[in-house]
Amino acid sequence: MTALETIDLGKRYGRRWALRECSVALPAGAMTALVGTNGAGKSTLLHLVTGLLAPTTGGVRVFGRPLEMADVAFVAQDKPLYRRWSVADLLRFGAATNPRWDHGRARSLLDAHHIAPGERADRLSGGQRTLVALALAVGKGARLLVLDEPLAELDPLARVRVMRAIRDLDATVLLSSHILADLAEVCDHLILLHEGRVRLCGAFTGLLAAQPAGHRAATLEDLVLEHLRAAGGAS
Ligand SMILES: Nc1ncnc2c1ncn2[C@@H]1O[C@H](COP(=O)(O)OP(=O)(O)OP(=O)(O)O)[C@@H](O)[C@H]1O
Repeated sequence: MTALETIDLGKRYGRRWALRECSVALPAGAMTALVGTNGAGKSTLLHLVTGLLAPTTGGVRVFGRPLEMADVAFVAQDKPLYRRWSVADLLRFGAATNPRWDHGRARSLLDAHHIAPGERADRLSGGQRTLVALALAVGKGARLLVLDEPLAELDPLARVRVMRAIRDLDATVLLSSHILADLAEVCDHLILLHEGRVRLCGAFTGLLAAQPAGHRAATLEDLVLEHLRAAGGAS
């Protein structure tokens, strides 16, 4: 089943297209890495598929129907948690604002990472704050999780912890990041954007196998860098 489909999706600011002619389909259960250079259109795509931005062209379907906010959970780049609230307060807020709230799933993610309900959000480390944001997204009961740079500003240990938590989620995940080596460990699909257009989209295995003879990138990192160099986006 297709979890996320974008059809000719585009967003223009004034005369400039941030994203253009974006048609992609991601299967249910896929872990998709969204990568590209700065300004490539990643956040724009994530905001469009979560309904936070209105498209200039095209549309989005989630699990076969027009986008509904309840089907998608979004963890924004700045993970805005109410800083003075405790983890328990945040979970209560999640329960009160989401009709499909699954307290058990949210709690078990936090328990697995030893984050106590009494902790205050502003006293958590960056990695712990990311895990709380992830727990709130999981608790929402949405089948599609969209994560905007969940690894940004995390130290190497916190990155490993967050990546493991993401890998263990029972959901379809679309996440953006610049840290290619980490993405390869948890993701099985890739969308590569460059200058607002989709340059690659598909399962890693298929993308690696489909390279022309003489262009045998062996890893996700090689594949992405090769395409960006060819497009003039990396030296
Ligand atoms: N509100 C806005 N008004 C005008 N232009 C915008 C706006 N938001 C984004 N853009 C432009 O759209 C393009 C894509 O931006 P976007 O934030 O989606 O890129 P990105 O791939 O997420 O970049 P980064 O990796 O730096 O976060 C950029 O040229 C950006 O300047």
